[in-house]
Amino acid sequence: MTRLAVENLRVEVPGRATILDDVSFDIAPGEIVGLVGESGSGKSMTSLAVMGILPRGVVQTAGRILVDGTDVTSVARRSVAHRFAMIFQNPRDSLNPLMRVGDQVARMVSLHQGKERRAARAAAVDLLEQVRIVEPAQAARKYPHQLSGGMCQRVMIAMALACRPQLLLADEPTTALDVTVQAQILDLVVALTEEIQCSVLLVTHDLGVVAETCDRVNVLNQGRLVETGETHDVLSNPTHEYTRYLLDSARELEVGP
Ligand SMILES: Nc1ncnc2c1ncn2[C@@H]1O[C@H](COP(=O)(O)OP(=O)(O)OP(=O)(O)O)[C@@H](O)[C@H]1O
Repeated sequence: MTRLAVENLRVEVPGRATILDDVSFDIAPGEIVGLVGESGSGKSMTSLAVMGILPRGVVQTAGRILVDGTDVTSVARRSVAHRFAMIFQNPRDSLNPLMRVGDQVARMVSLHQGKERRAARAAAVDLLEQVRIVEPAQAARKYPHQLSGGMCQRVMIAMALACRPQLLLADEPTTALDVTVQAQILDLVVALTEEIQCSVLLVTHDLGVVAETCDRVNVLNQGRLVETGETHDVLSNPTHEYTRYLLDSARELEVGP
């Protein structure tokens, strides 16, 4: 199982802006770790830096990203990238609208497991079943627009599982979904983490999601980590004023104006 350590990560738009400054955290094997902060705090850039897929013009200028002790910023990313998979906020946008979802999962299976077409299709149906899609063979024949948002996210998770990841980077995976569907997808992520023994970095602005899901949490404010600890400790006894501000904002949202 994989241990991830991010050490003193600095990400910049050179000469123009510092996006992440001195960010350090780790994820132990099998752990679900949250990364929270307001919009623009640098959550997505952190996960993109870990994946080695920062946008053009955005550069990691300092720090190390260690996967089982090896600094992946200094070796070919390809040698470790296969251990990571990502899921995003808008699952339907991430799927090819013109391709049946079963074929999309099968393509990932062929790519990552080297299976030939027929075996990859059978494996794709098994993966759809693993993400608790009822009647997976029927679902496999559907196009993304024929499925709900929650179903599309299950398909995305099946595609992630096809990579047999040891670390799943989940960037706001439930933000676009209804509250009840959100809870189902979070339960699924927690269950799969145990089943396939992977670790998860869960990027979210939602402290409720963190409370439900994460073992530990890191709080990011304007590109700097301001607080880190066990989820229960951070949420029940925040030490940094920004964490208190996030908690107060979340409570206000719950109660309403
Ligand atoms: N392609 C880019 N080039 C330059 N700066 C960028 C780029 N994308 C994002 N940024 C900047 O990087 C900072 C961090 O953005 P990031 O997307 O990581 O925030 P976030 O916490 O994930 O926010 P959100 O929840 O809104 O996605 C922001 O100031 C943003 O404007």
